[in-house]
Amino acid sequence: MRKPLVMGNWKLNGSKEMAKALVSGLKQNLAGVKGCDVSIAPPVMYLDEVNGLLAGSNIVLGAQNVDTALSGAFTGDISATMLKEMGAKYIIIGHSERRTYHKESDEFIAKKFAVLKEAGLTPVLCIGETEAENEAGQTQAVCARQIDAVLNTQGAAAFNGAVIAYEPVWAIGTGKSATPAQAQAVHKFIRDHIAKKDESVAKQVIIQYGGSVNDANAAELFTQPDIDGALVGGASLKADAFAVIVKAAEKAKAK
Ligand SMILES: O=C[C@H](O)COP(=O)(O)O
Repeated sequence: MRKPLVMGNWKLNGSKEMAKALVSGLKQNLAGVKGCDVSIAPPVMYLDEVNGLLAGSNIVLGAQNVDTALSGAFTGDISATMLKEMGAKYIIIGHSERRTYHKESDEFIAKKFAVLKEAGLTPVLCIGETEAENEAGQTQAVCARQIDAVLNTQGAAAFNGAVIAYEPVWAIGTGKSATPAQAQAVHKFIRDHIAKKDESVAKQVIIQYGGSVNDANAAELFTQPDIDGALVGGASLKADAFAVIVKAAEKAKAK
């Protein structure tokens, strides 16, 4: 039985004041939640601040990116050990916004995955096809290629305790979520793909859906057997909406 994980990715949004208000709202709304793991990933500038604000809550700190190096002459980068020291656990890598705007390759992202595992942190590996790839029928091939970058270099065991976030690029920030059936089909494909290497690893890996998840569509998405939670962008900036999503995951997966 997999425990769902709902994670908020604040992206490049926020301020000290906003973080304080949002975390306070989340703590109030999510105090009793036990059946769903919850994490929020603020911009790296606010990690320390938010870590302090989260004290005593059931919400775990996450981060949006990491570099492959642990130290050295890499201006502007942040290491896995630094994130760990700040209290972050779930680290998003391979987000389509980094693949697109920063030209991050599958191989580079796989290195980040390895660095996080080595540091004892949890990679949240984002994968997913663009609209053009979707229309060309390449969804499965793209997802397989993005997973294989890790599978073929680190083995299936690397996915023990790791998280995959399936985020069709065409659904991110567009208000056009994949339908529950569409998402389920890809999630099943991802799990089956890993199962070809190791069935027990595939069974335990958390596969989140991301892309325009909100308080109105979350519950139906979570009815699907291979959707183990969500990676939420826009709706994670509103305490009420995010709490509805978390509670929907808790309820759906308690069944
Ligand atoms: O990391 C989160 C995803 O990119 C989804 O963003 P969104 O919920 O704003 O569509």
